[in-house]
Amino acid sequence: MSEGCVRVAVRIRPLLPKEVLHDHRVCVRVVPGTGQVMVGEDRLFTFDNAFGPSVSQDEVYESCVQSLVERLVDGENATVFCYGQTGSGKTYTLGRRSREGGIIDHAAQDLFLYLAEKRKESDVVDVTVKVSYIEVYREELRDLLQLQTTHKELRIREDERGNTGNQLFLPLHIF
Ligand SMILES: Nc1ncnc2c1ncn2[C@@H]1O[C@H](COP(=O)(O)OP(=O)(O)OP(=O)(O)O)[C@@H](O)[C@H]1O
Repeated sequence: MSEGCVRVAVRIRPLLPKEVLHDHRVCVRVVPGTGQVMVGEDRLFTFDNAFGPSVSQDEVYESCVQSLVERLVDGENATVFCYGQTGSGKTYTLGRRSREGGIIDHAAQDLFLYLAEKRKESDVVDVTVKVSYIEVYREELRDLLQLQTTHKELRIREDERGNTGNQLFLPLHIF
């Protein structure tokens, strides 16, 4: 993938069994060896990376996210998000819907691995990892670790230093 600040990858999921049953047809294909996808017969779109239906969770993580987690432990910020229409595979790609595990599983594992390496090779002794898990749906926030919190209690604000944070949310300390 190119090293620009914003990189965009597209992932095409396989047809679901019910879609095969209803004789749905694939209308978008990856052009092999490129970051391009072809919609229909002649509409070409270019991305930093294009993944076809047979690409594994590992491959998506290694191509798009792993280097960000590596750089995170050196103090860089990173954001990864999935977008797409309902049913396109966002939850699958991010999370736990597959046996392999998605981006969150891989990133969490690697984060602790890299932190352990960092602690071995430098004089860093104490590290704190904080996790928040928030759903933004139709402009409303939901704290997925504290479901009893109502959206009215949650706000995302930018402070005077440009840091964006969730005002009332208490992160879970896990390390
Ligand atoms: N790469 C993939 N390989 C196999 N199955 C997939 C893949 N991506 C998605 N699926 C399957 O497609 C279905 C829809 O995926 P998913 O629920 O992740 O979509 P979504 O974009 O999160 O939808 P929504 O916005 O409605 O929550 C699920 O049954 C999921 O298991």
